[in-house]
Amino acid sequence: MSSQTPASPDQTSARPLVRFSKVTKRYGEHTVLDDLDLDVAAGEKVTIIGPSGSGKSTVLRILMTLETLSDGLIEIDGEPLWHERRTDQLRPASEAHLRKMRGQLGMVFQQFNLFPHMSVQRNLTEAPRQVLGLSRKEAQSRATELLERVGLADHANKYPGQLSGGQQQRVGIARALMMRPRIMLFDEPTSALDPELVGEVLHVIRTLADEHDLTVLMVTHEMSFARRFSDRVCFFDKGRIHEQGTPEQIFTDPREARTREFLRAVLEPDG
Ligand SMILES: Nc1ncnc2c1ncn2[C@@H]1O[C@H](COP(=O)(O)OP(=O)(O)OP(=O)(O)O)[C@@H](O)[C@H]1O
Repeated sequence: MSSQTPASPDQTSARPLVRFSKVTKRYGEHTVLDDLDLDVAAGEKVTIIGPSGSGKSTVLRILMTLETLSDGLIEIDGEPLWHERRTDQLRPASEAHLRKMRGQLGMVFQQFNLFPHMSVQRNLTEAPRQVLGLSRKEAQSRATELLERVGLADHANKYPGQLSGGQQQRVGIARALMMRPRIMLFDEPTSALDPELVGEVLHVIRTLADEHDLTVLMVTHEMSFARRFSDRVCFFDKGRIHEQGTPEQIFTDPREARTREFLRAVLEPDG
């Protein structure tokens, strides 16, 4: 039987929502992701930690289709992301396929990436109107609801430059959720923020992830948040998962020397 055989109902329920199979990413001679296998179950919250340059952001960027992969396969709910199945063969995906698959994903960036010349409201409504074809009324009602959820109902008519970094990031989160993604990717969402603004953003992420039953992949340097928020922590090193486990296991009983070394350096930077 080929791998095209439809899955049985049992297999379907056990199927990961996101699957990386032997994914490699190279920039010239530099291998950034090295034969990476990673499964994320529906509803699971996974954080990726690890040293600078270990390939953490690249995982998110490839998933969001912002970077291509060099080798391997990524599937979202069993459907190839970067490929299309045609007559039992995998072919490189068309732009239409990528657009369709991308609709299942939302991403929040370190630098917010809001449109500075658009009001908060318009930052939220623009993509759903253009991409999903929502009417002005539908988009505005969705925006009002989400701005309420992130505590910014009174700021709809302001411009990003009039908001604090924490508020801008909360707009960034609301904007990503406007598209009703199943999977949310957070790339160091608090690292550009002043320390006193980090808490409000993490609180919003946590609340909305629960409320929307999101599947979350997050790259973060906030170890205490990773510990409280995640179902699983993956420690990356040299483009691979060097160790993974529950937050409890990774933070209190890491098995690998490299993980212990990394955690010691980030948790006790002066020690
Ligand atoms: N467009 C690019 N061209 C060449 N090399 C790149 C490119 N993007 C990333 N890299 C390299 O790939 C490696 C992994 O980058 P990535 O951003 O995934 O690391 P990271 O683990 O997220 O690091 P950090 O914690 O510093 O953000 C780095 O060495 C980086 O320099």
